[in-house]
Amino acid sequence: MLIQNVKVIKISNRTILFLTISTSITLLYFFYLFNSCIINSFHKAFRRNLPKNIINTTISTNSDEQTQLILGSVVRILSLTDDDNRNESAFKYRLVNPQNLSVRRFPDVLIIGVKKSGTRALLEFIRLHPDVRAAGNEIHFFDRHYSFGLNWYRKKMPPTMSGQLTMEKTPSYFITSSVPGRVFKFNPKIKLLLVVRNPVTRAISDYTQAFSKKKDMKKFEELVFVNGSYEVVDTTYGAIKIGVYAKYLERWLKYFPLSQFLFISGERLISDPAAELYRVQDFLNLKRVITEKHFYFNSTKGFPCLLKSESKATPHCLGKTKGRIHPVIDDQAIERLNEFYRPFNQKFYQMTLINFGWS
Ligand SMILES: Nc1ncnc2c1ncn2[C@@H]1O[C@H](COP(=O)(O)OS(=O)(=O)O)[C@@H](OP(=O)(O)O)[C@H]1O
Repeated sequence: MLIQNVKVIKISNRTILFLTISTSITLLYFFYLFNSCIINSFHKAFRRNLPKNIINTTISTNSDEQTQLILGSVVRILSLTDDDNRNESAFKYRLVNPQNLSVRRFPDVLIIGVKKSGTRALLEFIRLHPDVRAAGNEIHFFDRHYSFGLNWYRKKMPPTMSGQLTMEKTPSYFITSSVPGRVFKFNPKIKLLLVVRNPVTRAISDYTQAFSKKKDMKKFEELVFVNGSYEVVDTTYGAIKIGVYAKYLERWLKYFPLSQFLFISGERLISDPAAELYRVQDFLNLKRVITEKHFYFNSTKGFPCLLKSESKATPHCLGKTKGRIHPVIDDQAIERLNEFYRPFNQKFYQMTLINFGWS
């Protein structure tokens, strides 16, 4: 009887031990679940209370650009060059305060012209720089949409971080008489980029563009000269007028000193884009990030093209509307136009202190 009792007691001890262990495990498990729920909800509440753009920037990642939130600071990692260049200066790490998050700012730099001289190429090339952001389209604020007001203008700009330059290009600014004064009123310290090209080639390019839209146009020679002979140049024809660069520059120089301009050779932008881009980067006090490595010559297109850009990671050229095939123009007509522009070109060289080498 006694032995039986002892057995009973032994059995119940084991049971108690088993029960204690399993209860402890269950309790530990629930304690863990409870804690992770609390941590999770804190985390969610914290994220919900952050401004939207912080959350966006934390998730915006692609191969060339990553933005992460680290200890309350936004870290933006930018890269633009080839893999072998990643450890060099072009690969940027930037710590930014929350106040410096992307906002739309007014432009610090304008590409004011000249139409058909390579303004698109310049914009696409300079915006390879991580410290430059540009509006993609021509904004036409200072000529066509001035009455829309500055708020409208600012909203057309891309978001930038503090320290990045904002830029836009509208080639008609250069020739519109009201624009220099308006730009001066807007920002007397603004930097102005002007791409210029031999005015004869520029006129042919202008004509080619118009012809591509209206096939029944007269021949170039018929539009450029009065009475069908190559004697009198029709200076009322828009494509001819624009090439008298000195006249338009005079207007701008009434407001801005020469030091606020950079004159870029349209010819050199084609033959040696990196060299022109070094000049542009120096003028804008930017680190020389855009180099020969960004370009390759596309022999089919006959122009320099980009190995990669902000929008495309594969090699590509400017669009079909850039680098059109020009019609063949009579040599004598070309010679007469060169003669017509010569004094204006000389004056332009004197004003800019640069000899562009046009004939
Ligand atoms: N890399 C590259 N690729 C293609 N085209 C190039 C390039 N660099 C300069 N150009 C020259 O740019 C000319 C067009 O000038 P714009 O961009 O100023 O034209 S526009 O005023 O914006 O319409 C364009 O004129 P056309 O050749 O008559 O089409 C080109 O000669």
